[in-house]
Amino acid sequence: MGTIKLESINKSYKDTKVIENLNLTINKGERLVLLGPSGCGKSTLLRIIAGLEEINSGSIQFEDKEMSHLSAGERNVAMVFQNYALYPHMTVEKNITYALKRNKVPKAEINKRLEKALDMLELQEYRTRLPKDLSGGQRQRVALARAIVKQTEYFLLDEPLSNLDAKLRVSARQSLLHLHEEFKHTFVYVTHDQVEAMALGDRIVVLKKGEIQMLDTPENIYFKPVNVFTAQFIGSPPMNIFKASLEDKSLKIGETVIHLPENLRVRLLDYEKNEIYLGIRPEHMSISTTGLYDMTFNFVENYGSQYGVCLDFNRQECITVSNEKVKDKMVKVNFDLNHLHLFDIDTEENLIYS
Ligand SMILES: Nc1ncnc2c1ncn2[C@@H]1O[C@H](COP(=O)(O)OP(=O)(O)OP(=O)(O)O)[C@@H](O)[C@H]1O
Repeated sequence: MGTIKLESINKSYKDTKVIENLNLTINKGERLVLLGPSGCGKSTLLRIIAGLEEINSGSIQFEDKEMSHLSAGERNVAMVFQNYALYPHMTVEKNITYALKRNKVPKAEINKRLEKALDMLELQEYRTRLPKDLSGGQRQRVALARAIVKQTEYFLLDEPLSNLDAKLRVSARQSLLHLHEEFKHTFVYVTHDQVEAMALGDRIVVLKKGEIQMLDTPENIYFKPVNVFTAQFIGSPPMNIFKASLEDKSLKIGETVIHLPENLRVRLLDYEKNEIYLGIRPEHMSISTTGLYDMTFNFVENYGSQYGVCLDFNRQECITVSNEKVKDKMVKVNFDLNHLHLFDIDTEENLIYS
């Protein structure tokens, strides 16, 4: 048990297509994150897996068992929602054990699971409280406890941390990683927060308008994004994308020639268009007196440990990071040649990694 297979999934709400011909295999015991902007269909996909949403066509299998027409209850998944969906009139322990009682799990077993969950999520002292008397973080832990006691292979989480403040989010992320370490569930986790996705995912699915853009490890998504959308969705500040012209295989931004390394020049041999996108992450640009490219300083953002320096390169805006607060009106900038990306001007696909 543990693998989830989605084949040719289509889902529309009336005339609005939300998911189109989606194929995805989630491995047993992995933490898979569904990442994408608001409205791209992440929650719909999770609810389809959970059995809370009907599909128009396609197949959903848990291991080799067809699930498409089974109800949520019959699929035996544990789900944690963004708003926690706790029963307001039930105490913490009743919230945690309600589904087990309904499923006629023996009393001794229910108590065993309850005590373990209360211990793990540090909820013992709140066990007799109602949800209204708990903080957001405590409610979120109750929702997790309620999911854990189901002891299912499948753990589906829909933005469970988004109502928490930044500090609590970090500790809640660690709790989730510990839980996964202990139970080795198949985790499917929805978020629009790329930091959360990078921290929690063994693999990340980047979604745009119901279509998978990239499915890979966090490292590959960061360093080898297959297209402009993925490149700019992951990373903060996002990757800089410059529109460049190509004349005699020489790449120019405005009037400035960009010196490409040989391995990238080779990629351009078959590229027949006159324009291209050049991508570089802010941390792969550096301000230096020996920099090759002249840029105009616009403004600086304070990130705490570093500054984000916003620049203008031949009338195209870009951003780099620096340990020092830049004050000069003109700066010289270097590009790290090992971290340049070239994207097709029309398809926006990465010409190096796609
Ligand atoms: N019950 C519904 N009826 C009609 N349209 C819906 C329904 N539920 C969702 N949608 C639409 O489907 C699309 C995908 O919604 P979904 O909630 O899956 O997106 P999401 O990526 O999870 O967004 P968010 O991050 O904002 O929660 C949206 O355009 C939304 O308006």
